[in-house]
Amino acid sequence: MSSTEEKFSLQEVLVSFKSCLVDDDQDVLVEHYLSGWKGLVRFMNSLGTVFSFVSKDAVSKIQIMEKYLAGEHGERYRTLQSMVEYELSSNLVDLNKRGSHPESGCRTILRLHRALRWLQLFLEKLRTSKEDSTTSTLCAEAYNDSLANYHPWLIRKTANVAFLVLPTRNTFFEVMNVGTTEDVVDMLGEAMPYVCNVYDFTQELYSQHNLLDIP
Ligand SMILES: CCCCCCCC/C=C\CCCCCCCC(=O)N[C@@H](COP(=O)(O)O)[C@H](O)/C=C/CCCCCCCCCCCCC
Repeated sequence: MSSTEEKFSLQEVLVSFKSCLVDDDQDVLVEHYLSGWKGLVRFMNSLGTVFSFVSKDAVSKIQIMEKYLAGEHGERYRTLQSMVEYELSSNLVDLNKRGSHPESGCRTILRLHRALRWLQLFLEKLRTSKEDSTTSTLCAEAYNDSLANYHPWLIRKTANVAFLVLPTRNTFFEVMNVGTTEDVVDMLGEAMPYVCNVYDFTQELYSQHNLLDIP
């Protein structure tokens, strides 16, 4: 079983996003950030092949970053701050149009960062939802208010069709392997501040360096 095919555990995802914040929430460890994403991909894979176009893209972005981490300059990719400083000072980012660095670390993390905003909105909606809420509606609302703004029409359309086959809220909660609905809601409440802190830190870092629109 590969690392993205193991059973999903919401607890593990929570631990990854919690442990990726370092230096009083002033930096993010790339390895733990990617572990959080790998956990989410496992969850997505458990939902069936209809979401494979989404998980394939997430996996390819995780793999790009893992290559950097394992490469010659791996130490420079240890945290988001050091990655940004290294890539910018070495002119390794295509800032205005795609050129000789189409898969920079800064660009790749930006794509995941935008998806993290979707996750933040979706988890909060799930946490505060009523028993009869439909996950497809919650998911579509979160997507249309965030990630969809960066996607072309065809992807938006495909994503919104895929959301229609999402399982019910109860099934969703069962797959999280946490316990009762109350346990899931509690754990989501505990997880949200960490996901928010990771998102806010990255947003601020990218904003300071004008990296929020990398093509
Ligand atoms: C407690 C857990 C509950 C929720 C678990 C959710 C699990 C989600 C796992 C992964 C999320 C998806 C990550 C998607 C990354 C997308 C990055 C992106 O925007 N890529 C596009 C741009 O990349 P470049 O071309 O510029 O390199 C790329 O074009 C996108 C392709 C795929 C389509 C993405 C659709 C996104 C829909 C997100 C909702 C997923 C629904 C899952 C429902 C649980």
